[in-house]
Amino acid sequence: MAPICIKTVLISESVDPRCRAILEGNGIRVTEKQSMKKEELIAEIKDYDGLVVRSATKVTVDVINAADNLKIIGRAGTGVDNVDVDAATKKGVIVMNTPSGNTISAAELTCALLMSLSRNVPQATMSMKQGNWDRKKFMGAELYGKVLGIVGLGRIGKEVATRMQAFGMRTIGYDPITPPEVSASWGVEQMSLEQLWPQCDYITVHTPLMPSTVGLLNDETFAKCKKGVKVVNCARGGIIDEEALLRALESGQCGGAGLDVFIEEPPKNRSLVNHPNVISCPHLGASTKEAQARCGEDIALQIVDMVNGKNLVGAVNAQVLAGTFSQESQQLIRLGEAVGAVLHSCNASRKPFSHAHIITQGSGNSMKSCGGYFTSAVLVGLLNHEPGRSANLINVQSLAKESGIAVNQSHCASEEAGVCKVEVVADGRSYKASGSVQGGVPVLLELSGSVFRQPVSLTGNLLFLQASADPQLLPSVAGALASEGVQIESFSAPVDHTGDVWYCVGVSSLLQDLNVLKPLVKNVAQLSI
Ligand SMILES: NC(=O)C1=CN([C@@H]2O[C@H](COP(=O)(O)OP(=O)(O)OC[C@H]3O[C@@H](n4cnc5c(N)ncnc54)[C@H](O)[C@@H]3O)[C@@H](O)[C@H]2O)C=CC1
Ligand SMILES: O=C(O)C(=O)COP(=O)(O)O
Repeated sequence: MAPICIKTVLISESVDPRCRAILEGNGIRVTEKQSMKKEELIAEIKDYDGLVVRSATKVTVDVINAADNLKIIGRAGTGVDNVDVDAATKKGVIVMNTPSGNTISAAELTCALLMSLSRNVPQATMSMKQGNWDRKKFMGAELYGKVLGIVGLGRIGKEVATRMQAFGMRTIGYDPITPPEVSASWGVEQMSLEQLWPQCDYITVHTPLMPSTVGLLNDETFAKCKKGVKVVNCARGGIIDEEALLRALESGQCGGAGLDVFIEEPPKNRSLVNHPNVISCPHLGASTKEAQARCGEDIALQIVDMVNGKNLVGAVNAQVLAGTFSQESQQLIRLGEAVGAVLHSCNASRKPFSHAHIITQGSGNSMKSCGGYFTSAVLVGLLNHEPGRSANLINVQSLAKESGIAVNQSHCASEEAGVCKVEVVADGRSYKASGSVQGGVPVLLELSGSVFRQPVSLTGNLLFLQASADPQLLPSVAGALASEGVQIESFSAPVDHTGDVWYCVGVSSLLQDLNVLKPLVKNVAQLSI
C-alpha cells in the first residue's frame, strides 16, 4: 500500500492516554479535546489527518465533508454506527475500529445485568439506602435451569453464553452468519427467532445496529415471548424498540429490563430509566480500565502500522487495501494508476468514460490476486486527472459507479509474465493500453494498437502523439518543442509503421500549450507521472 501520511490526529473524547503516547512516540502530533460539540468538530477537523473517537462523537456527513485532509477515522472501540461510514468511504477516508478490545468488558456487564435482574440487586440497594429492610419485595428467581436467548452470536454473544452456562443456564441463540455447528461448539443451540422467542426466560441482544436489527424486539415479538421475560440490551439503543419495551413492562409481558444503551444518549425521555423494573447504566459496557487500555493502545498501534505500511488491521471500509503492502503490489498499483492516467490523457473527446475493462494476465501469484486493487488503481488514474476529483483506492469504486462507468475485470492465466490490458470507452470510442512492471518500473507496452519497440517507462513528463507514420515526425516535433524551450529526453516509436500510430516522447517539461504540436499530429496528449 502506498504510505498514508498521518501527521496530526485529533482525539475528540476520553480515550486512554496510551493512545496519545503511542501516536506521539511515532512522530504524530496529537490534540486531545473532551466531548467536542458538532460545530466545534466541524470547525477544527479540517486541520487534521486523523480523528480518534469513541461512541459519543457523531462523525456525520457534514463533519466528514468539512475534513479536507482527513485520511482516517479511528474508533477506539467496536460499534461504528456513530460514524457515517458511507460518507467516509466516498471521501476516501478509512474507518478503523478495535473490535475485540472491549469484548470481555461488555460481556461481563451483560452478565452483571442478567444477575442483577434475577435478584433485584440495584432496587434492593436503593431501598436499603432509603433506610428500609424489605425482604419480601425483592424475592428473586434462580438463573439455574433457566433459558437464555442470545440474539447475535459474535464476539460478545459467545462470551456471554459461556459465562452464563456456568450458572446452569441453557443457552439458545440466533445469528444469520455464525454457523450453528460453531455456536454448538460453545454450547449454544441455534434456531429461528420464531422458535427462540417463546422458549426464553431471558433474552440478550448482541448485534450491530443496522436496518435489519432495528426493533428486533418489538410489540409483535414481545407478544411471542413468555410472559415476564427479562431482556438485556448492552449492544445498541433501538435493537429493542424502546416504546414497545415500555408497553411490555407496563403490561407485565416483560418482567424486567437491563439497559446499558439508548437510542438517544443520554436519554431525554426518562420513562424507561424510571420504570421500577428497569435497571440501567450510562453506556458503561466498555468502561473498564482494561478495555480502555486495550482499545486506546490498539487503535494507536493500528494507525502507526498503517502509516508505516506494515499492515492494515481493523479497517471496516477499505477491504481493497488488504494485500497492498508488499513492494510488488505497490509497483502494480503504480502501473495501474499510470495506465489509467495515460488513457485519460488520450481521451481527446474529454467526454466521460462509459466502460472500463481491465484484464490481468500471467501465472504469477501477484497478478492473479491483485485484481481488486489493480482495477481500483486503474480507475484512480482515469478519474484522478479530472478536475475536482480526489480519487483513491478506498473511494474510487463508488466514484466510478457515480460517474456511470461500467467496470469489468478478469484474469487470464497465460504464460506471458505479468501483463495488464486495459480498454476504456468514452463517447463510443475505445482506447486501449497494455503495460507491465519491468525492473520495478511501470512500463507501457502498447497504446491503442501501437506496440512500442521498447517498453515506455511510465515516469516523468510524457507526450503521446498520434500521427501517420513518417520519418520526418521526430525532427519536426523536436523543432516545435525546442521553440517552446522543451527538450526531448526519449522517443518511443511503434513496431508497425502503417496508418495512424502512437508515439511516446519523454520531455524535460510539459508544454504550456499543446497547440504548437497540433499541425504535426492528429492527436496529442501529455501528462506527468
Ligand atoms: N455497551 C457497550 O459499551 C458496548 C457495546 N458493543 C456493541 O455490542 C454489539 C456486538 O458487538 P460484537 O459482539 O463485538 O460484534 P460482532 O460483530 O462480533 O457480533 C455481532 C453478531 O451479530 C450478528 N448479527 C447481525 N445481524 C443479525 C441479526 N439480524 N440477528 C442476529 N444476529 C445478527 C452478526 O452475524 C455477528 O455475529 C455491537 O453493537 C457493539 O457496538 C460493543 C462493545 C461495548
Ligand atoms: O465499542 C462499542 O461499541 C461501545 O459501545 C463502547 O462505546 P464507548 O467506547 O464506551 O463509547
